[in-house]
Amino acid sequence: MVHHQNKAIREGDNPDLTAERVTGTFDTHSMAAQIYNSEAHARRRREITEIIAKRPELHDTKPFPFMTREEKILESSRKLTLITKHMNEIIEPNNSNEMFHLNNEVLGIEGHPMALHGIMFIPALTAQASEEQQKKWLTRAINREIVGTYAQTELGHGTNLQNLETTATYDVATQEFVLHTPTITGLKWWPGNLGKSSNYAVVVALMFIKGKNYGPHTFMVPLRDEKTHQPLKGITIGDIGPKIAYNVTDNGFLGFDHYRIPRTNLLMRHTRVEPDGTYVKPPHAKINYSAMVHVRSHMITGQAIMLSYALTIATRYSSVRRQGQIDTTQPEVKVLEYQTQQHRLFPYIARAYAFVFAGAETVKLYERVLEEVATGNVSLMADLHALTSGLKSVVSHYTAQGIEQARMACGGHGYSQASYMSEIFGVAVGGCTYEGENMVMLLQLARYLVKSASLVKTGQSSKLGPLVAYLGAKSDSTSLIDRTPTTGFAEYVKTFQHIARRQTLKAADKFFGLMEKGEKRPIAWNKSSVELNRASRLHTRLYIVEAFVRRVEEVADPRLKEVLTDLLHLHVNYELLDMSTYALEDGFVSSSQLDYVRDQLYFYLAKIRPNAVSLVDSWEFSDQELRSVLGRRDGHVYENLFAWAKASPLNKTDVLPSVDKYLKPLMESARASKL
Ligand SMILES: CC/C=C\C/C=C\C/C=C\C/C=C\CCCCC(=O)SCCNC(=O)CCNC(=O)[C@H](O)C(C)(C)COP(=O)(O)OP(=O)(O)OC[C@H]1O[C@@H](n2cnc3c(N)ncnc32)[C@H](O)[C@@H]1OP(=O)(O)O
Ligand SMILES: Cc1cc2nc3c(=O)[nH]c(=O)nc-3n(C[C@H](O)[C@H](O)[C@H](O)COP(=O)(O)OP(=O)(O)OC[C@H]3O[C@@H](n4cnc5c(N)ncnc54)[C@H](O)[C@@H]3O)c2cc1C
Repeated sequence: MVHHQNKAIREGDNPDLTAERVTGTFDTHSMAAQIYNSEAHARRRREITEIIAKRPELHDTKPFPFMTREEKILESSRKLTLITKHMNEIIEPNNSNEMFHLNNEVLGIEGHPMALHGIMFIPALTAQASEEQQKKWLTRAINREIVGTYAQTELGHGTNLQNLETTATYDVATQEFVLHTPTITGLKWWPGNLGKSSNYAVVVALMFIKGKNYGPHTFMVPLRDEKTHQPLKGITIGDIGPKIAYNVTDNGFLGFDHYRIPRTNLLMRHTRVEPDGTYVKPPHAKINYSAMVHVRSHMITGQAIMLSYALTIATRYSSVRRQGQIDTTQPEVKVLEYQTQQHRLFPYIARAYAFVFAGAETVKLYERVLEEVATGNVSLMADLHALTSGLKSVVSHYTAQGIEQARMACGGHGYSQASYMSEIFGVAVGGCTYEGENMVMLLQLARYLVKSASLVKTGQSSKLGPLVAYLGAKSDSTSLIDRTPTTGFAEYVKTFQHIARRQTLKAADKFFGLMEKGEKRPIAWNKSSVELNRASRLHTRLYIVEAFVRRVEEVADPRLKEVLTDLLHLHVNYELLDMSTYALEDGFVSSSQLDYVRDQLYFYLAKIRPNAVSLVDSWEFSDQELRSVLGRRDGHVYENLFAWAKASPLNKTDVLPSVDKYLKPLMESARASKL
């Protein structure tokens, strides 16, 4: 048996796809170790996939698109129960990476009844509950004796937490907090799994003590009777209805009618209210926002994975889809031969790699900050907040764009739910909104950038943190791209730094200038906000490039290094062209240099072409995880599309009741009236 570098090759596969895999120049298992940050983790992913493949009870009973929402929820609850029961046979206990993979394989991306339980409820209790509170609730939550969610957003307010309407008013006499929803707009609205599944929630409410508003605080709140699952007295609760996607998750509404909880249900790791109502403030005003930072930190990788789902589907399909000729004397070509198709897909393949590398760095920083905050050191919270705010916005934006490009790259079949593209898009694009609407989060990063710009302007560049140190550096007079013999990326990085620095300082100038002219700070901020957000995007895109460079520098295996270097070349040239307005406007990059950048882009599209399928195969998504007929590993697309169509519920009978009831009588009466 021949050992190929691409480990996805199997006998009997579509030969067009096998031919692509044979040309791969690197070992896909080794690349998976880069993507998943260690050989051990990549291997465990494969082992988990194999265990699941052998357990049919963990497979979908029919394709998700053929199920109603109720059926999907039932099916995902069935599988959730099974994986809870057999968890220790499949994954290492408490390994969140393995749990993430297990969920993606078995339950899929549309959510499940305990999605928010793992993503926010447990992280909120871990970071914000005191040790005593953790003994009471966290162990039960981890054991899944109780199911919880994170209820913050309201019908009338999501972004602006200071103006939430839900109040928690301290009653000194009974040592209780009284939770109340004063209006319809104060109903909690959106929290995942709040509607039907959860019996507890970490609720965010404005805390009032003796008439004083202490702002948003987090409370552990029982919602439903633990035995009957009926809503408790004083609680109004339900599902908010179908959404663009993510419909297995019961996003819900929640109202409180003077609902009492003990004082000790305020999460008290960092903040306390004494029995007499004395407030003990936390070491950082935003420490209670930790569950949001948790998701923002992890969702970068989650988004990269969803982008890669779509790219795997589109790249594999483009290798088996033949349409048209390039040389009219030759047979029809694989659509992947078209430069336009390559240009549509390959830069996003590069972005997906860039995002997953940036995501790994973000999680590392998050874990460090989590440890430090637990010991009272809050010094890195602002940096982490700025970084994750920018990354969640930029990455979710390009992920949604990339998935849509991948869908269109599949032509008509991309529009069929057999591709699964619409669900992948729908779930991923939610990331532009949840955990802070993208524009709003870019503006959070902009606050940090403006402060940094003001240090530069006042000669205090030495005080700049490592993420923004480049703002204090001097630019060369022009970019040296194409003017130096070096094949490295230093000139590109310097060019991205120049662009981000110039835009940041310019936007900050605009803001400070407006204030100097007498505008009040918030008005000046609003009038500068488009320019400020441009700076945030450029700063974040620079960070992503740098994270990519750092990773490529670390890689030892020469075959991996070569292909990752090719991808990085593609990435920097594509990014620079995409932001060429900024590069050209002060003459830092000339139009002839941009021509060079364009040539480089086309060169690397062609160079990557033989590795394209191997680059997407390296993510090692199983067919069960991808849930896409077009993206099948074996490339047998057409016969399976036909089988899929035949399985459509509409094909159960030859004549639909709607035809019997309406169309037949309509046609009959039309015929009769002609007589
Ligand atoms: C292992 C697997 C894990 C994850 C799975 C991966 C992928 C996920 C997959 C699927 C996800 C499924 C479901 C998604 C669930 C989504 C859940 C939610 O959406 S929960 C609700 C989220 N809501 C928001 O994000 C609201 C956005 N708004 C805010 O965050 C805040 O309102 C604000 C905009 C930050 C403003 O806050 P506030 O009004 O309090 O701020 P001020 O103006 O008073 O002060 C600003 C000041 O504070 C600093 N700051 C703000 N936040 C933080 C922070 N977190 N840390 C540190 N500092 C913070 C800010 O920088 C300003 O500082 P200044 O400039 O003044 O120095
Ligand atoms: C799939 C999904 C899952 C969710 N899960 C949860 C959950 O589990 N728990 C939970 O509590 N919430 C959840 N949410 C809610 C989510 O966090 C909020 O919808 C999100 O934070 C945006 O807030 P908003 O809806 O109030 O948008 P808005 O703030 O009303 O945004 C509307 C528009 O106004 C703009 N805007 C608002 N404020 C400003 C500003 N200061 N400056 C400039 N522009 C501004 C925005 O950019 C946007 O264009 C979920 C939402 C979705 C879609």
